[in-house]
Amino acid sequence: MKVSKFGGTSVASGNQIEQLKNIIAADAARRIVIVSAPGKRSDDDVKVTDLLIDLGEKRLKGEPVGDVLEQVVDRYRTIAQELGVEKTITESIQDDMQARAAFSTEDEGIFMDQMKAAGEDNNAKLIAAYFNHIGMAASYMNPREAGLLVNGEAGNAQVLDAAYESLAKLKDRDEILVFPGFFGYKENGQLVTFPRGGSDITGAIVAAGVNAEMYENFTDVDSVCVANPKVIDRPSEIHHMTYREMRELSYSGFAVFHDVALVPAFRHKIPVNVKNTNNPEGKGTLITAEKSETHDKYPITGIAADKGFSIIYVRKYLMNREVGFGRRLLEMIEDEGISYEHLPSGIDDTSVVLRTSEFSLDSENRLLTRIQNEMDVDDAYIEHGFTMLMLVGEGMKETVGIAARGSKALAEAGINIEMINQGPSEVSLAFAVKDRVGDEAIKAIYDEFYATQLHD
Ligand SMILES: Nc1ncnc2c1ncn2[C@@H]1O[C@H](COP(=O)(O)OP(=O)(O)O)[C@@H](O)[C@H]1O
Ligand SMILES: N[C@@H](CC(=O)OP(=O)(O)O)C(=O)O
Repeated sequence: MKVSKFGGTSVASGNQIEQLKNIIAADAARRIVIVSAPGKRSDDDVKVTDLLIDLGEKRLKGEPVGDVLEQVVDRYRTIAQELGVEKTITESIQDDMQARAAFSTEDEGIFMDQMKAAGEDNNAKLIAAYFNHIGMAASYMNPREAGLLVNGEAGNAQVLDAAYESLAKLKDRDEILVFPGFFGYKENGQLVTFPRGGSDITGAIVAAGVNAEMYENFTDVDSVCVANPKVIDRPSEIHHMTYREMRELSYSGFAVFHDVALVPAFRHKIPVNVKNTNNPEGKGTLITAEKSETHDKYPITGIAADKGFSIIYVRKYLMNREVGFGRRLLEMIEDEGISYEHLPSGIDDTSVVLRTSEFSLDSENRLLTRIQNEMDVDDAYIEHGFTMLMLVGEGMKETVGIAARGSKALAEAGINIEMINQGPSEVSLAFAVKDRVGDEAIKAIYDEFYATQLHD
């Protein structure tokens, strides 16, 4: 049995949903279809999830919501018309949207989550109705009925182990199940969404639950590429990689697959195949636990980059002799509820790399004051506006000189390296550079490792 997830662009129009149907009909093993909310049909289009967030925020501010609500319903109406199921489904989607928009706002998180989930939920109902309309045996499957149990605060659902046992029962169903991505339910019945891009996570959880032979992730590119195709023109494709590589790369900026989705796939040993909805016969990218010979040929599997980092620098003479200095520094960061990313250190100085979105100006000021007053340092300051470049590859461990080649490439491009950090498992190497040279830095590293070579 295969679980096949289709991303936002793959379900954005009637045409794309017909393509989805052809893919499902082409392989009898494809029995569970996970769908996202309709995404962008062109670069200047708006994702339904973004419309729903806009709608929810307007309601919370007490502004009129009629126009956005109509825009959302209109997206579904257009798709339903293209698929010939308008009469069956549009009215029920309209009723559902009106009920959600009128939902209690007493708890804003709960309100926003049920609003956001409308995108996937209504799309799954629409696609199941279309399958039935053309004579395919299919049912919409609600995540609560399926037992997709989660915990956690609004927008950050975490799957519970009990979910896998319940989801295993979906194996016994004869018809095709159309399952909405992006949300689950707490034991008390409260709906909670996963973080943005979280339909990938639903797909991985369901694939693990039914012990699928493959988790197929259909998107709008042929493969995961060595670098973001929006930055590098026609980058090399990656045809095979390990879970560990994909997790590092997606965590560090490869938007194509959600990093959290790798966890259930990895734990339950479900191979993942990222494929293009508009080129389903292509190889795509296979993600498994095993390394392959490609890793020997190409020490760097991928180059990811993400903006929005800050670095706290702390300097104190004889820091190296002060037992507990690092612990106290990290404790202060923890007290602000901030998680840190990297901790590169020298003898008398240390730095902590954090995501800027994790803290406010207030927490920054409190943190610096505490570091200065309680740790008696010579200097402490924070700088913003860094891009973290992440070179990832299982083959790095066996290859000498990767850091040297990377640094040389950046130096030759006139780019200053603000920080270098190698992960202890030696599958990743991070460089921090200023945001304004982030894209140039990716190009320089890509050219160094890939310009003259093509993945086979
Ligand atoms: N290294 C990469 N390889 C392929 N695509 C990437 C990479 N980095 C970023 N992307 C972007 O990810 C997009 C697909 O992810 P996403 O929009 O979340 O798809 P979906 O809506 O199908 O889930 C691609 O269109 C591409 O622009
Ligand atoms: N629709 C949700 C969840 C999701 O996974 O979407 P997509 O498959 O389009 O990345 C979002 O936009 O975040």
